[in-house]
Amino acid sequence: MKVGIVGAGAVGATAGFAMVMSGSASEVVLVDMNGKLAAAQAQDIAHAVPFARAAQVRHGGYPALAGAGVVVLAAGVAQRPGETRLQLLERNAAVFGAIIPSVLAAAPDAILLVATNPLDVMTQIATRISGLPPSRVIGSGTILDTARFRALLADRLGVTAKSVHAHVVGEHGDSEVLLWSGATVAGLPVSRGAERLKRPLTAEDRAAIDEGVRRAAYHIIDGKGHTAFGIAGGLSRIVAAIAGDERAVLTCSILNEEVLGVPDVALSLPRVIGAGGVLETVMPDLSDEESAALKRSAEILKEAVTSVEKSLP
Ligand SMILES: NC(=O)C1=CN([C@@H]2O[C@H](COP(=O)(O)OP(=O)(O)OC[C@H]3O[C@@H](n4cnc5c(N)ncnc54)[C@H](O)[C@@H]3O)[C@@H](O)[C@H]2O)C=CC1
Ligand SMILES: CC(=O)C(=O)O
Repeated sequence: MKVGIVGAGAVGATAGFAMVMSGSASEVVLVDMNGKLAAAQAQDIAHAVPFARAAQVRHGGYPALAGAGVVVLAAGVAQRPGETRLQLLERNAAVFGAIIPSVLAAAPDAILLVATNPLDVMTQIATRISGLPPSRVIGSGTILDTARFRALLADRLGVTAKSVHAHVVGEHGDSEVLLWSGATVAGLPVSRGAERLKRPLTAEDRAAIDEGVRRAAYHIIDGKGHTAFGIAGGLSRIVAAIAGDERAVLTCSILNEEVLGVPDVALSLPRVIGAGGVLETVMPDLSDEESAALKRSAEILKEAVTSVEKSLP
């Protein structure tokens, strides 16, 4: 499948690299307002192709996106150390107002895959600007937070992350909700599995994992200025699910008609992803505490989107 990527910075270029190395895309086109950067990133990624599956990698203007099955939106500004994702909102909403009409003019049948922060609000804005059905405007959402949750739990339990099933839902950001109540390992609820593995989970372990997931981006940005590898893996995974019509269950963000009484809000829940984009949403069972936290997350996002809606085209 041909994949366009608008925004050839750290996230966009690393996502292109991940797609080439994993074989999830057969053609990658990078577009950026900084044409010299897009050209250099495309050239650099192309030099990895001999070590991977056959793929075309190039850069271009918006017309070069024609025929793309997915266009990743990774353009905009990123957080500076200490800044929250929601603080980027107005600047990145203006960027989406400029780029989405050009993307759709070139690739009207593409699924839009949003990476730009604040992720959920940008997904909602992209849905509104594009006029596409929510199933075709997918935010990477908490696919990254879910991966971080699984990785940290797996490390604590002494098993591989692929053997841990656990989800993060809600905002891709500070109010996200780690679903401890549904987490499993070896088919057992995680607490019981941890005991059988002789690595019982204490309240301190849970708190450290929660902080490790929720604050991961802040710690990484503090150390290296940006995050890119984790999200690139997540974007490549979503592209593979679409390209292969996999019906994979991934935690992604789309505009929901209603979440726990909050209307018209984009946030992440487990979604079935295939060729048409989001095919189904699977509402998880939630403890009372998780349900209250998810409602709060929805309210925070609704407030943020309402604050910027007036300035949208
Ligand atoms: N969804 C997620 O889990 C993650 C999201 N992000 C977000 O991804 C976005 C990109 O981050 P980075 O790649 O680190 O930033 P970056 O600054 O390295 O790259 C952004 C690129 O967008 C381009 N750009 C800006 N305005 C444009 C326009 N109007 N048209 C075309 N290109 C334009 C810039 O020239 C730049 O090359 C940020 O909003 C960041 O917060 C970052 C990490 C994880
Ligand atoms: C920057 C960001 O959104 C992340 O790494 O989670």
